[in-house]
Parts: sequence; C-alpha cells; structure tokens
Amino acid sequence: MSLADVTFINMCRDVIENGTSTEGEKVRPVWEDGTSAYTIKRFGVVNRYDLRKEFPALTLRRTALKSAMDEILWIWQKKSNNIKDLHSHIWDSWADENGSIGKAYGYQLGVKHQYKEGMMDQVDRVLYDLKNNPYSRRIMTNIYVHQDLHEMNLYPCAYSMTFNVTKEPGKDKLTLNAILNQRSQDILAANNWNVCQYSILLMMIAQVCDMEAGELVHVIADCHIYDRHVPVIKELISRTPYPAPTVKLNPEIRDFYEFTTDDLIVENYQTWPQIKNIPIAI
Ligand SMILES: Nc1nc(=O)c2c([nH]1)NC[C@@H]1CN(c3ccc(C(=O)N[C@@H](CCC(=O)O)C(=O)O)cc3)CN21
Ligand SMILES: O=c1ccn([C@H]2C[C@H](O)[C@@H](COP(=O)(O)O)O2)c(=O)[nH]1
Repeated sequence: MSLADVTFINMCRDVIENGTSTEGEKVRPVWEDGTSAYTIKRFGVVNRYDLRKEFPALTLRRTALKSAMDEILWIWQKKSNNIKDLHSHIWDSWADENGSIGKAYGYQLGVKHQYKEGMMDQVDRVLYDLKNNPYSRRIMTNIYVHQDLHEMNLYPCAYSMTFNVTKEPGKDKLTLNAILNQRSQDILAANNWNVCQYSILLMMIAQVCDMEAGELVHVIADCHIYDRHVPVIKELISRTPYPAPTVKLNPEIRDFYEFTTDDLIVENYQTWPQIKNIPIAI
C-alpha cells in the first residue's frame, strides 16, 4: 500500500470532517460557468514524505508524472513564464494573448540578484550553496515577490523551497531534505501533482550535488477541496491503494540543466482508473 495514498486519504478525511466551508463568503475563484467556486478548507496541513522509503505517487488515480516533471522543469530549469514552453495545457486559462502568465513562477526564478559571490538567480544560488556550503541554513527560494504581484495573473501557490542537508550516521552521501511552503492547495487537481513534482525536483538537485534525496515536508496554509470535487474525493478515498511505483532518474545526468522528462524512469505504476474531466476553478 502506497504511503502517499494513506497520507492523502487521511488528509481528505480530515478536511471533510474537520474543515470549514467558504460557502457564502466573498471568494475569488469561479467555475467555467461563472458561479463562485466554494471550498471546504482546513488551515495548516503538514505532510511528510520520505523519498528514501518510497516515491510518493498516488495510486488511487494516476498522477501524470511526466507532465508534472515538465511543469517543474518549465519553472526551475527553463525559468519560463510562457505557456509556449510548456507541453501541457494546464496554465492556458491564466495566460495572456502572448502566452505569458506574468511575473510569476519561472520569471521570478530567472531574475538575477547581487550576492557577495556575484550575480546569480535563485536556482543557481541553491546549487552553488549545496555544492560549496551544504550545511548552510540559508538555502531557500522565494517567488512570492510583493513588488511584482500586480503583474501576475495568478499569485504563486507553491512559493518557497527551503533546502536542508543532514549527515546520517553510516551513510557515504549527505541527505538532501526540503520544505515546500504552499499558501493554497486544490487537493484534487494538484496535491499529488505538486508533491510528485517537488519530489522529482529534490531528486534532481540531490543527484547533481552527489547527495541522496531524503524528506520532503509539505506545509500547506489553506488546504481545500472545491465543492464540485467533494463527491470525486469521496469516491477516490473509498478505493484500496496499490503499492507505490518505483521512480528513478537517469543516473548519468550530472548537470541540472540537462534533465529532460525522458530521464524520469517510472516502473510498476499500477493505479485505479483516472477521473476524467475534473473541473478546474479559475
Ligand atoms: N483551481 C486551480 N487548481 C489548480 O490546481 C491550479 C490552478 N487553479 N491554477 C494554476 C495551476 C494549474 N494547475 C493544474 C491544472 C490542471 C491540472 C490537471 O488537469 N491535471 C490532470 C492531468 C494533466 C495532464 O495529464 O497533463 C489531472 O488529471 O490531474 C493540474 C494542475 C495547478 N494549478
Ligand atoms: O501549483 C498549484 C497552483 C495552484 N493551485 C491552486 C490552489 C487554489 O485552489 C488555486 C489558486 O487560487 P488562489 O485564490 O490564488 O489561492 O490554485 C494548487 O493547488 N497548486
């Protein structure tokens, strides 16, 4: 039984049983037909995933791992904010006529900043620190940039990664852990999608720094199920999970900028049938 499924089921039960409804509140998102998209929400959810034990892919329904990796490469490697550089259509509703989502995600990670060591963007700063000063407690990114929020079509949801290295007794390699901070989470559309993509990111960064990927701690402020998703979630969590798949990276890649989705190796990913045409609140 996949550990990620158990975490997901417990989180959904907690939101449904102990969450509060936003119905009647002034909410921002709408459904495609223009009606308000209300949620049941739980404040302050924290989930831990140990990548040394299992890759945290859901088996209750299939997570599109290559598409999820493609999006994280779009943000962290291509540092793009244009949907023309993305192979899926998940961002189409938030792009302008030129394909831009504004100064969000990849745009922010591509901005160069002045450091004592020279000009670097946030991704190169992380790679530099992990290679030169791995025990630093200052290795983190942040794309929630207030001065640019007015030029973002959607404010970043998963907005910060804090990397932290531990030296485990008896292990040759250092362990790379991370905390993903997320202000808002659409559980059905994107919880496992986000968990898997940031796990892959952690694996990629660990590999190019010659470390082992350890724990991903996912901190979610507003963790919600949209009203139209509740019956789907109830059906999903009634399913019996399969064992977790094996997910690896091509071990030959040593440069973060050389990874492609072809380097993701997925084996034995047995899942329940996909839920088709999930409505996405805009
Ligand atoms: N309401 C809302 N929820 C989100 O999850 C979300 C947004 N808005 N806005 C921006 C991005 C876009 N995201 C999305 C949007 C759609 C899927 C989605 O439809 N996923 C499909 C698989 C897609 C594929 O195969 O490429 C799925 O079945 O989960 C995932 C993430 C995450 N974000
Ligand atoms: O990576 C992502 C991006 C977006 N989401 C969800 C979370 C919310 O349901 C919406 C954003 O709406 P806000 O009103 O800006 O919070 O998108 C996600 O779960 N993961």
